[in-house]
Amino acid sequence: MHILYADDETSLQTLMKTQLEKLGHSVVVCPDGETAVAALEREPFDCMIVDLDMPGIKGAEVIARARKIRPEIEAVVITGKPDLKSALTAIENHVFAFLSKPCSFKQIKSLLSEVYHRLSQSRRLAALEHRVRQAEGDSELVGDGKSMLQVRKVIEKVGPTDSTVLILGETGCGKELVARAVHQASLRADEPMVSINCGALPENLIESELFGHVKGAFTGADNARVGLFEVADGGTIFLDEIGELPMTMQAKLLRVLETGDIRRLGSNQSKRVDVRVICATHRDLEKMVGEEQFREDLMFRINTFEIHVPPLRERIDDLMPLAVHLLRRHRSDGDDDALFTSQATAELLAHKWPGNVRELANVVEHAAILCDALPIDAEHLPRHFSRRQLRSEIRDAGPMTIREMEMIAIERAIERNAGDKKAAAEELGVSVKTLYNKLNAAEEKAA
Ligand SMILES: Nc1ncnc2c1ncn2[C@@H]1O[C@H](COP(=O)(O)OP(=O)(O)OP(=O)(O)O)[C@@H](O)[C@H]1O
Repeated sequence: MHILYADDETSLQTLMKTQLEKLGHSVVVCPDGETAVAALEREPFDCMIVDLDMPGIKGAEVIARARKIRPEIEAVVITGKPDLKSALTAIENHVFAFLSKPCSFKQIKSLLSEVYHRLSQSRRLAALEHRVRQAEGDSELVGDGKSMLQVRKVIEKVGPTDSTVLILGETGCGKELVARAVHQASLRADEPMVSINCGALPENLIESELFGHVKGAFTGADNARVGLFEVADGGTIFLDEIGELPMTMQAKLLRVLETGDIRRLGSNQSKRVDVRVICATHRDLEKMVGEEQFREDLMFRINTFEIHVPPLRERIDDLMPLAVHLLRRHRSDGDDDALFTSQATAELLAHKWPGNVRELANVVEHAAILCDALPIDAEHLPRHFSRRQLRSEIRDAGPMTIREMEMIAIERAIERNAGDKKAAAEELGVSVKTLYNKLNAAEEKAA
């Protein structure tokens, strides 16, 4: 590590420098507060060891200034006159440890290895946060059209409360992004927001995913596992596709929401958690309640506030700003107001966007790859992307059976929805089962 050692005792200065260097550290020795502050301004250090009682700027002040100049530095106080006041100042300045002179070199050595451990943990955490940010993409909510302004207003109002929020809207219209905006507008913004797609996990796994399990809770549970409610403690949990949650889990979730207590699978002890819940669905929960597929009491528990995210076709004002924003994920060249030709703009505006912003993101990515020099023109848009193009594709293909036409429409819908068969079925107005039946029949015919 690179260490700053600030102490006015000359004998200690030489001793510490030689001993710390023997351990493989590089050391800058400062005989007073002024030189210590100057060194902090000049170069980055991993750790500082500071004597409190020095001429000129005192040790406590050096640490306080270090917090501003290099907030990431770990500070260790070393003092010949330990007293309550200096101990309290040290705590206020988040000092890593407080040593009283004389202290053994063994003590310093083990303390420095703890500092090193803490530093590598925070670096690992920073790297992980960076990867998460990259995986999640940017979370800027684009769109200043009338309906998005309405959504923003609700976010502003409901964000800072601890109320449960239900976000409703079609697939791909930005529900998760709205959930993030609610979390960001809350007092929990610095705490984690964890997301889970309730439709993506089999029934037997979802309970352990949400609430965790103890070792041996079920076959294969070789280790205990922390559930997402515990991970989100102090923050927010986002339950996406809440309409897909199996009935048995709905009852368990309701109990957690009402009591604030969770119990790991296989444990008989419960634990209190402080988690804000945001849910989202593209399904009509009231209809599901009528069909006894969703618990009415759970619906009333989660819909304290509803945010309706309108489909893209109903906020066409936002389309081009969104297209520009999404293109900027892939391209940094070109001028923001000349990224699309008028022909491409007309094509984009004429489309109905059944896959909403996700579909637009895919179309823009496709165009960004095909287009060598901006602006994007109509020829760079995917061939299948508009129904008009689908019609011309069928017309130009020559004679074909109705079943073949149907297959083209199905394939294009699946492409448009980035492989999401459920969304494709919805867009085509058929059940997922029918869609699979048709795909299987076509496969059998081709075999
Ligand atoms: N208003 C917006 N501003 C910027 N990007 C957006 C906006 N709305 C959606 N997106 C982008 O569109 C994609 C889909 O958004 P998101 O995942 O939030 O939709 P969703 O409604 O949660 O989808 P699903 O119903 O499939 O869970 C993401 O890449 C997201 O970043």
